[in-house]
Amino acid sequence: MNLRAAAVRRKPVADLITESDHGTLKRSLGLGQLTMLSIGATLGSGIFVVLGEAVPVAGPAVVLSFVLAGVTALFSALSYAELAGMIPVSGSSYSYAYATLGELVAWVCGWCLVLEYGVSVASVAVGWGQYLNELLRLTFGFAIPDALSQPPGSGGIVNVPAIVVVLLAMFLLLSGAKESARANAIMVVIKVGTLVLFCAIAFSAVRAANFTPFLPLGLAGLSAGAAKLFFSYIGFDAASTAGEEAKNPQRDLPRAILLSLAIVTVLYCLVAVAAVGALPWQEFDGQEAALSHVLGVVAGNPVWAGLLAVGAIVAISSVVLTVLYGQTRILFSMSRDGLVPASLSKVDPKSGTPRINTLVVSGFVATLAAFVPLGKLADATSIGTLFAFGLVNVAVLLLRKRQPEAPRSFRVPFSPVTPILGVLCCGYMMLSLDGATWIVFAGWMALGLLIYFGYSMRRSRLAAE
Ligand SMILES: NC(=[NH2+])NCCC[C@H](N)C(=O)O
Repeated sequence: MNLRAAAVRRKPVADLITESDHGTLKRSLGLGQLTMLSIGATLGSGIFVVLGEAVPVAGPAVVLSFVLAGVTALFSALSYAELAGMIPVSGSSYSYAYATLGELVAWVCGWCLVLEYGVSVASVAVGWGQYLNELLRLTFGFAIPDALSQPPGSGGIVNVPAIVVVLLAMFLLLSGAKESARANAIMVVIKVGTLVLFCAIAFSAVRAANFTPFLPLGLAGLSAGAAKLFFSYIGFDAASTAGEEAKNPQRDLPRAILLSLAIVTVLYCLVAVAAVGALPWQEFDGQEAALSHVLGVVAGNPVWAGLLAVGAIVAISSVVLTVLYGQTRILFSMSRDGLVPASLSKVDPKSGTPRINTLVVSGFVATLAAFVPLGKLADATSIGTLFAFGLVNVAVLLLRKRQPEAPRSFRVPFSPVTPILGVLCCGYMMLSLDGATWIVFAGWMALGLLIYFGYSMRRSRLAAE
């Protein structure tokens, strides 16, 4: 087999669109639900948990770290919006890369998406367990013992809460995309409400003194904080995994992606100002559940902290649900292309969902969350995601060149400047992540290439043609 030819073969945009038009998934999602899907996948452990890790790195300037990370996300979001409107399939950036950069890069992109979705959802499920314990401690004065709430290596045997939340999401997904979207919408309303409540309480305790010195650790701290916080923006792209289930994908996908990012950015910045304004930044060190800690101190009444913990649990549940959803749909697309086994794109006629796929993905994620210590995982997720986002920006540039006339329901303004800035920002953020993260990433990529050359390349549907 000609390795080079395999690696660079591309799937024509027209084929992707035809496939989407004659897809087997049910079209049931409107703009509201798509926006909720993206907010659902974005707003979660980042703001509730990772904020606590970023404040010690950036100081009060964490507010600007949020802005910087948000701008990076925005460049890529614009590119996602253009491509999602143009190629409304379920494979997200994997499919965009297949149409522009060839099969090998598409595979690499898909493999990064497994980090962004499959692996990250496992770490998110672990965060869910931490908040559950916080809540139990606050309300009943006890917590699930480490043996049953931590993986081996972190002082436990199995992480039961993580398994529970993944299984709950699995059952919802099996019942249908519409049902899942409905449940998600309710959870999104609760989580946005929770953050608004947090702001209302914390703002009353804001002291100007807490903002000085604003940059205790310098600009390096600010950008390291942004790289950490980038994790909290990941997920605005989730709507692009619903291309084949959207009622009007060309119109609604770009809107959902941009709208969700706007809402999330505003909320994050408000929460960050409120949090570091209410409490001296040094006090965030070592706080696993930063926001409830803030409320606990500020309001002095454990009820608020308890409410926040409930909000966080709901918030993170919706991340688990929507990100798990995204992973199944990306694999669905890869399976239809032959790069992963065909059973993953079989659709159950009754529920209109990929059943086997959902079971396999949930099983994998639950096992990972239950038995693997996922400490370093947020950063590893970010690096893989940044890589995929970078590729999306490149794909926009290439398609503008190769198919300038093709219909686009949304166009990135100021192209090529904006997508180029997008690539640069993603690269810069990747470089801000530490060496250990790069090693994990390199190992992950090596494994991906092994699978591609050992399996996927030969099974590819394009190989048969
Ligand atoms: N593909 C994803 N949406 N991954 C999970 C992202 C995590 C989300 N941004 C959070 O802060 O919890």
